Amino acid sequence: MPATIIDGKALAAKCKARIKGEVEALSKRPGLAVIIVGDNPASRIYVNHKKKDCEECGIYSEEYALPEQAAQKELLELIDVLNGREDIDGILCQLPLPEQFDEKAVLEAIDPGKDVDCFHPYNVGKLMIGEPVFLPCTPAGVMEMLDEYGIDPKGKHCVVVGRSNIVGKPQAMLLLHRHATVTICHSRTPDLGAVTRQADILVAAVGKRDLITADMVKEGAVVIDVAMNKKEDGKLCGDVAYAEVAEKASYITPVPGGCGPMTRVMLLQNTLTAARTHGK
Ligand SMILES: Nc1nc(=O)c2c([nH]1)NC[C@@H]1CN(c3ccc(C(=O)N[C@@H](CCC(=O)O)C(=O)O)cc3)C=[N+]21
Repeated sequence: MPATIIDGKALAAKCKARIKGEVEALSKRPGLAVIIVGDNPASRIYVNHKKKDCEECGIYSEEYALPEQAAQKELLELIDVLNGREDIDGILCQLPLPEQFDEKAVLEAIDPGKDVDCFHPYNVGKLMIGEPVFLPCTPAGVMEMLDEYGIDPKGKHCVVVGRSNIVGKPQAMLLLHRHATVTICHSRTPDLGAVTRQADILVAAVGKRDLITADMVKEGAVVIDVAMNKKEDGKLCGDVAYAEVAEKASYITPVPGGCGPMTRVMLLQNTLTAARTHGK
């Protein structure tokens, strides 16, 4: 039987309505600052979406667009100013940064209390020990989708393909905290299919189109596609060969309309959390 499609877009709309209500109940408006350096077109689209999301939920937002040639010092000075501003609760610096930047130093410059991406080592550490302050947006969005569709990771074998600090590693951690048995695979895993076929819940987060084919998926598995690749025609696709895998899976996320919208919702959620911790 073909899989049930997990509608991330619909769930995102529902979450945004809830967040809007919670924002309205605060004593002061939460504020988010988004920094973009250079003009990566994908980053640009994402930033535009964020601006609209914030407007929809009553969150104040500011955008800083630095030129491609900007210096590290300039960016660090901007972050320093934003760290000190009471009207700004969350700071997000769009990645990847142009080559001349030391990404690690930039992420560490953001006040951990305003780190709505959950990329600062302090917040990553808190997550690791099971005391999360902020939730990593993409992995947290995946957990929300699983919950919405009544999919409990407890006792399941979850296989995460990809080990990035942004998705793979924190995703594994969130699943582990929910009592899943977790395997992380990556480009050096020999016979990837042998591992992915064991998955009750398979999360693909690599960035390689058609990496996950039907023969790599167990009948009835839940398949979550986090990746965002561009096809020749400019359309988006994930890591999963969607049509064939949808015939075998029990649940599947589409790209677009799956993990992307939920990632953005979790950013709003983290901004709300930050505002609360700032006494708003
Ligand atoms: N510091 C930082 N934090 C990030 O979270 C971050 C980043 N840098 N750099 C870029 C990536 C990419 N990313 C996306 C999130 C949502 C969609 C999204 O909403 N996608 C829609 C489609 C959007 C469209 O139509 O173009 C969907 O999948 O349905 C896309 C991309 C966050 N990123």
